[in-house]
Amino acid sequence: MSEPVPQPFDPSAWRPVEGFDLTDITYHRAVRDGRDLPAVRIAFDRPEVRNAFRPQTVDELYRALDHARMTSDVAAVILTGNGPSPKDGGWAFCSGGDQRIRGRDGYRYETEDADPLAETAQRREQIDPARAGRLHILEVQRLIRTMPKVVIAAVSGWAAGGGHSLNVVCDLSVASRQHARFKQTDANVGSFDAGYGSGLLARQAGDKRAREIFFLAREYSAEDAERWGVVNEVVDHAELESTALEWALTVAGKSPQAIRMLKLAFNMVDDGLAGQQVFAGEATRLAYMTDEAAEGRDAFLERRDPDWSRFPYYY
Ligand SMILES: CC(C)(COP(=O)(O)OP(=O)(O)OC[C@H]1O[C@@H](n2cnc3c(N)ncnc32)[C@H](O)[C@@H]1OP(=O)(O)O)[C@@H](O)C(=O)NCCC(=O)NCCSC(=O)c1cc(O)c2ccccc2c1O
Repeated sequence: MSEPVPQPFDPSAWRPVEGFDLTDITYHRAVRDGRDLPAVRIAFDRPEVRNAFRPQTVDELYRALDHARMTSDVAAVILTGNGPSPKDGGWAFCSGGDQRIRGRDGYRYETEDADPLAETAQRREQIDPARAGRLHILEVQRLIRTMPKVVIAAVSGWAAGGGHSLNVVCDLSVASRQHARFKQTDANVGSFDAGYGSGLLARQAGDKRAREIFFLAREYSAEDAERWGVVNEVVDHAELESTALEWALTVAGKSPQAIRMLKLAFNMVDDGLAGQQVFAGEATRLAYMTDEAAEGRDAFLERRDPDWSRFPYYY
């Protein structure tokens, strides 16, 4: 008898988040002893196509991430890919945009009655021309980048093309020793992530290595990814998600304010004025919490001059 395939997902550690009608991803909240823990798990759920994303996938991913962003007792998000593929047992984190429904202006929604099992040529016929081509995985990247919570990639298998870039944009990454594989295929298929996917990769792996990864599009292993700074740690497949969850809970043990300010500070240099704006928004929130800022507000509302005498000029 063959060995059972070790599953990194432990269903007893998670409950589905209510209120979502999802087809392309799954969304769970961590639980222990019947109580919610401050971590969520979002997983691509199209293992038969190596977790390639179509517009519907990206819509769902954005909604779940934004929900996690706005859930005040969630400290960290784990992003991963469900598997294995029912077709061949292969594992994937995400293989990027679904090339079968790529139109000339981006990835297209399929028509209402499209056959999900149709061959590629027939599938192209089923693309809905009335709905604009989408490249909105870039909006997901920006959400991951700017949400003031830690996003952890648990790379369960292939990270290719736009999936490679998603790993790059996450704050921390843990990869499966047995199944994680990396390949930046953009240039193979006439695409290019000329934003975070390449720019941040150069930050992480160094400029020459990032050019190699994009220009040669060679497959590299989880160990290579760790050595090159593209992931933080490589672990056995069965321990992938328990490690990611342990990291999430470690983050949750730190000061929420400190984590928030640190993440946005790490981003700021590379993100220019947009990064400064996000950091500055949180700085403003901190300022609003002070008696000094309250004095400014109260003076206005009470139609009097503000009295700043209680507030020293810190240096
Ligand atoms: C990921 C692979 C290297 C895995 O190879 P492997 O040999 O293990 O598996 P198969 O190739 O046999 O795949 C199994 C099965 O899955 C289908 N599939 C895999 N990936 C995709 C995909 N991306 N789209 C559609 N279908 C996919 C494959 O056809 C097989 O189906 P069968 O019916 O034959 O069983 C390898 O699969 C691979 O190289 N995949 C393609 C990776 C890729 O090129 N992705 C797209 C890059 S471009 C991109 O993602 C992208 C998206 C954006 O929205 C952007 C927006 C703005 C800027 C840039 C963007 C961008 O670059």
